[in-house]
Amino acid sequence: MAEQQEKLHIVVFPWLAFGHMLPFLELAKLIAQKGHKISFISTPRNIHRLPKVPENLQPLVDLIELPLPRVDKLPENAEATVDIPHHIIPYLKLAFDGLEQPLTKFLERSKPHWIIYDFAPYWLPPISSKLGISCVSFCIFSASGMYSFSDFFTRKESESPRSKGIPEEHNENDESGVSDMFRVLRTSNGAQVIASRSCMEIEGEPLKLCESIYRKTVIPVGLLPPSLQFSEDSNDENWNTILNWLDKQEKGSVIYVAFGSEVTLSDEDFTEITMGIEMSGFPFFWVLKKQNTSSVELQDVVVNNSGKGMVWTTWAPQMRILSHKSIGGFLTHCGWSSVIESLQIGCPLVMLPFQNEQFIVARLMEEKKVGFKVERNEHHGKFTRESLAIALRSVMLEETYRSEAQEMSKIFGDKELHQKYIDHFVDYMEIHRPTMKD
Ligand SMILES: C[C@@H]1O[C@H](OP(=O)(O)OP(=O)(O)OC[C@H]2O[C@@H](n3ccc(=O)[nH]c3=O)[C@H](O)[C@@H]2O)[C@H](O)[C@H](O)[C@H]1O
Repeated sequence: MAEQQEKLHIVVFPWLAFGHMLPFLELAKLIAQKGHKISFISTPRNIHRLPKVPENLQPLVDLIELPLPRVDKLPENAEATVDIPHHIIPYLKLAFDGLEQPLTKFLERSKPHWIIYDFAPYWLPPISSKLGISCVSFCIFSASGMYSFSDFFTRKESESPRSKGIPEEHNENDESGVSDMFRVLRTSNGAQVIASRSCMEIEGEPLKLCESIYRKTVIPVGLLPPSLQFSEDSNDENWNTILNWLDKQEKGSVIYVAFGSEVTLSDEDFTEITMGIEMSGFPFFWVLKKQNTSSVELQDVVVNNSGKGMVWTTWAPQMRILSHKSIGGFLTHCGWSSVIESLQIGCPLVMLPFQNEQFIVARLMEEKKVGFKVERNEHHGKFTRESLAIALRSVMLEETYRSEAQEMSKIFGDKELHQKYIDHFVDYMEIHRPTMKD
């Protein structure tokens, strides 16, 4: 039945953060590979910074640029969380909400069957319903991370969120005028189906629990492991610089240090990490952006480690670096994309979560023995250079973590397994396509 019907047109609309746009783009490409049309929507600067769509998929994937409305306190060219400090993010959400009108006009014109959206556009479900467009709320977190929002769904509207212990950052109205909790509730409740970046082989139980919390179908779309085929662009100066340094290091000797696109380290954390890496004695490649630290101090970091390190202060090709034979371990904040990318190739984790559901991911990975969590003081939550050095040395010197991570890569990196999840998700959208209104 499904193959006789016309191909779908699906709009894909992620939140303005690379930890979101990258998995949304990965999902969009996998759907396009099955012949369906994609309209991927973001702002001009984000569209130009995202990885290129492979040539064979370009006829099916339209990249639609909607200019971001101007908002006071949001710097001129800021269009993603990576461009701003954490406290400015609410103003980015306010600007994002200003896309309501232009997006509505696009939907009225293009009349897609489905729209796959993120946690942020609380205003989109009623617009889609009026236009006869079906909605998927796609959560880029792990299913265990999604489960951490369960309090949002079980609390009665009247109860104060604080009484349910929901973290401040989620339940307070911020400068965007609404809280993350409100956004999550509206986008989840307004969708026909929830999609989760997960799979039964890793999170069978949490996926089932999410269905009872969200009170609707939750479809795992697989882990979306990114491609390991890299464009051999010999003119890529950045990559050549990085590769020259990595090639000089011994196999499995380097700690790759990166905390995603949103974490800004406090001066205290920056110092403890610097000293902890030095105490570990291992060479390191540290992706350090959004840091207030002056370049002089950064040079100290490198010099103090007797040149055993490289500090990279712009966007780094993370997947390519993780794939290099010299990388022996990944000091990570446990962002879900970073964890998936590391375990796809079997690189063990030194886990230092900072916010949101990263702590849940760290606990999940500790249970699977693919890494070591940096100990934090149970009273004030701080970590020290000593606790970091212990974690680094455990992962880099004890074979168990690497062998467990390589065992896990048989699931995380199993393209056929994750393709089956995509096939099932696309079948669902084909079978449950809306009966188009005139
Ligand atoms: C809502 C929030 O999204 C966040 O995304 P964040 O960017 O921090 O981390 P990742 O999920 O690893 O995503 C980061 C992504 O950017 C890529 N990258 C980043 C920096 C760089 O220099 N080069 C790269 O290629 C990296 O490879 C990964 O794909 C977290 O999930 C957090 O847990 C969640 O609450």
